[in-house]
Amino acid sequence: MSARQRTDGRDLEAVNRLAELGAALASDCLDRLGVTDMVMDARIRPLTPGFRVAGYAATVKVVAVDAPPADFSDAYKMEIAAVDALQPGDVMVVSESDGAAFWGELLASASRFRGAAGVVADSCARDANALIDMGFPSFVRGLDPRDSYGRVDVEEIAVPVDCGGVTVRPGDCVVADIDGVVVVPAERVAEVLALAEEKRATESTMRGELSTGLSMEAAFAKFKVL
Ligand SMILES: O=C([O-])CC(=O)C(=O)O
Ligand SMILES: [Mg+2]
Repeated sequence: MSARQRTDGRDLEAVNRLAELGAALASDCLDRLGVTDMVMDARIRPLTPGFRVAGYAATVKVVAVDAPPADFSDAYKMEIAAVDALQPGDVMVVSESDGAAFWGELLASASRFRGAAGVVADSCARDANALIDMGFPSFVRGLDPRDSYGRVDVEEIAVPVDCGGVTVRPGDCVVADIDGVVVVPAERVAEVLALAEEKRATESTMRGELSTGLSMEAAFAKFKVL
């Protein structure tokens, strides 16, 4: 991560802890808080199984277009602005689009330099091998070799967006790994962290006892988690 600081003072430690916990624990703890509608549709997948990320949502609303901008100096204008606005610990969250790649390795290179942690897009990527080789956690709905130019454009940034069936607000926390993508509402992050770290410790003790022969029935009765 670059040495730049966030301008909004948001806590990078919180998202680093969420990244360690992962999507399943985050989802379980939202369930316990009665928040059951913050897991994205399973169509959004990591480009490689080892990708995992957590960060503050930097939201991007995209729209289908049927022609490039009239003036080439406007090409990719908002997409470029969205990348250049990224801050350390951000995860770009992109709304739904089809028929072109919204994401690629040049955008990821610029995003990484700015300290962004990854991207979650209900849109396609291209340059998949390069994105995997550079290890930039990219969670997308598919791959498509077509350029976004003249097909998909950024309409607005830093507004609530629908991504994978979840409404994501700027600054909500996104936790993504091979199990899926979970959005932790900004105001629930502290509670989710406390619950999830407690559950992780319980699971760890339970795992040890299961691996030395405690039955599942006895383990569930004792630890009351699954
Ligand atoms: O052209 C695009 O929109 C994405 C792309 O290939 C890149 O970032 O390398
Ligand atoms: Mg490219």
